[in-house]
Amino acid sequence: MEAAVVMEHISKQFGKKPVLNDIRLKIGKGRIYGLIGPSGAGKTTLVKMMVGMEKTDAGTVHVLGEKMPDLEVLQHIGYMAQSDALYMQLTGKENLKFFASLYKMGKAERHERIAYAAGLVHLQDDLNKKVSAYSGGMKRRLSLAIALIQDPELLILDEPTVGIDPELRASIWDELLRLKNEEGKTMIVTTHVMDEAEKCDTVAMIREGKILAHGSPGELKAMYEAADLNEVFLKAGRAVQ
Ligand SMILES: Nc1ncnc2c1ncn2[C@@H]1O[C@H](COP(=O)(O)OP(=O)(O)OP(=O)(O)O)[C@@H](O)[C@H]1O
Repeated sequence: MEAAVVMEHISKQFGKKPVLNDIRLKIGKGRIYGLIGPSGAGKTTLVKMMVGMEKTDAGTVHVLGEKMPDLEVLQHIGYMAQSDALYMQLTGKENLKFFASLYKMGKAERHERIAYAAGLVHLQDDLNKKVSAYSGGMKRRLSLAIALIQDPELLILDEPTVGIDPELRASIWDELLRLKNEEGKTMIVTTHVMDEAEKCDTVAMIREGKILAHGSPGELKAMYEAADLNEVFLKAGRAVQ
């Protein structure tokens, strides 16, 4: 398996609080890898390390074969953070144009990518409004469009569908699966929604900075004799208490 992300012996603490404890993981190219776990488990800290936004205390992170942090690799990563980092006084389109300008692409391609990304998240009719007038869900959708703008090889999405209605959530997942199946993209997704975790090839359950279990949704259900991932999540949590 060719790896998109390899993390070895990652540990981190904030002040005296240990947040990640000897994490090891390997994410294969062309796969969807889900990170699930209770609030505060360390998921966001872990994905921030993959994009070089958080330092490790110990351990190494390699993304697309390069040791992070690495500016060149960032050209190939689409990252959607949990809190939206948008220019509120600009329109949705101006935001997309700005982020597109950070990547190497010609004018025609930029045009095409903006239309694609805005269409994917159903924002085409609101592109000329200022972001300050967007609802919370619209801002999430714009953040997702920005993560996709440069057609990245690796997508890292931190709770991408929070605040997005079920119908649009389903169509976004259809597109993520298409990007994986037809274009071989790799995706790392943190989520609290077990239906979304079911769509991942591999799911890692994180609790208190450790990976308790990982495997395909089917493997995890068999391991915990559970009917669904919600039950896996609850049983795995009880086992460590
Ligand atoms: N910059 C920081 N300074 C101090 N503590 C931090 C910092 N960032 C995160 N933490 C702490 O690290 C722990 C893990 O946080 P993290 O955001 O990684 O969890 P999470 O699993 O993503 O949670 P959620 O599902 O709520 O997003 C939490 O206890 C959090 O308070």
